[in-house]
Amino acid sequence: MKSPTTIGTARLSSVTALPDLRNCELEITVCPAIETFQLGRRYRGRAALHDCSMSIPQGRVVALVGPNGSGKTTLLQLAVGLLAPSTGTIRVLGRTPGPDLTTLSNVAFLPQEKPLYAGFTVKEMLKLGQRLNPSWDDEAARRRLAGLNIALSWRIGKLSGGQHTQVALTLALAKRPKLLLLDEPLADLDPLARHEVMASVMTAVAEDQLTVVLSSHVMPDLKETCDWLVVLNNGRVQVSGDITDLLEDHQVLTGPLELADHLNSRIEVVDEIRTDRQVTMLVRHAQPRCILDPRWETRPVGLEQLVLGYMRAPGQSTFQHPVAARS
Ligand SMILES: Nc1ncnc2c1ncn2[C@@H]1O[C@H](COP(=O)(O)OP(=O)(O)OP(=O)(O)O)[C@@H](O)[C@H]1O
Repeated sequence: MKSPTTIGTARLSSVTALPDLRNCELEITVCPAIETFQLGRRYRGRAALHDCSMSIPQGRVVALVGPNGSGKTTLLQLAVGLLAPSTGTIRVLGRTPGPDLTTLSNVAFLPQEKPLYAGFTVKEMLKLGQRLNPSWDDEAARRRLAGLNIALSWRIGKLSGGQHTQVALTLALAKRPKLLLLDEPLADLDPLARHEVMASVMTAVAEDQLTVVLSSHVMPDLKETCDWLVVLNNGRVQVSGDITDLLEDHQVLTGPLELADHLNSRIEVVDEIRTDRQVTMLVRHAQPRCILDPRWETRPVGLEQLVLGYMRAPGQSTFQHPVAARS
């Protein structure tokens, strides 16, 4: 039997003039899952999104949050090509989204109104999915449903809210997408069903290394599963970044009201709540040398507190702008 060295030598000897790569630094660039540049969308002249520039890396589980009407659904619909931008650009997995086969097979979108027919059985929905999607993984879909104790013979219209969402999620995952967009998948679900849906999403992420963008108002469920945060407010991006970095970069300070104005001029304050005597501030990039007075109490910030702080202060933002526009 030939040793691996012999096989390696034989291969190399057939190639002439191989470049010496020993001292080269190789940089492998993976395109972002979603990249927007000055993206805007108007409905009958009214802006739902404007001047959105951000970049979300692949392989992340993204929490897309913001007040009602802040543009979350609009952003997801632009990402899947259901809407066209009014201004700017959006690229998804390196391509402009559209009704082409590559977008359709790489991206799965679960809208708020789940696309299931109430009169169909679960099996009939699977058959329809299989017909419409060339990369359909029927075996995985059946295995998933069996694991959830959802029978193929059950009628969609008779499913509970949680089962309904799970079937819709199964159909979305059976496409084997690289990017899964979920628009409020947890709405109207009880805590147990929410937990099960999130567990299913996490299993899919672990098994298939896909990117997930999940819009939701249910912060506690996002905290445990998401590692990237996007906050939209009034149609603008306020926050886009790695959750661990964001939490490390922000702090909550509490102290006597009379110290507030002095500190305000030395530190980046995102939001503050004042009472008669006390002030509580959400601050960014706070250096310990700026907070010398021992009457300040410093605490780490939680995800929900961070999001609420930014939502209360629409003029504040923290994210890296993509470097260049691309068409
Ligand atoms: N088809 C439409 N025609 C006109 N206006 C629209 C349409 N769709 C959305 N809008 C408006 O665009 C803005 C953003 O709506 P969008 O649904 O994207 O927000 P959202 O953040 O998803 O809200 P929610 O959290 O309530 O689901 C809102 O002011 C909404 O009224």
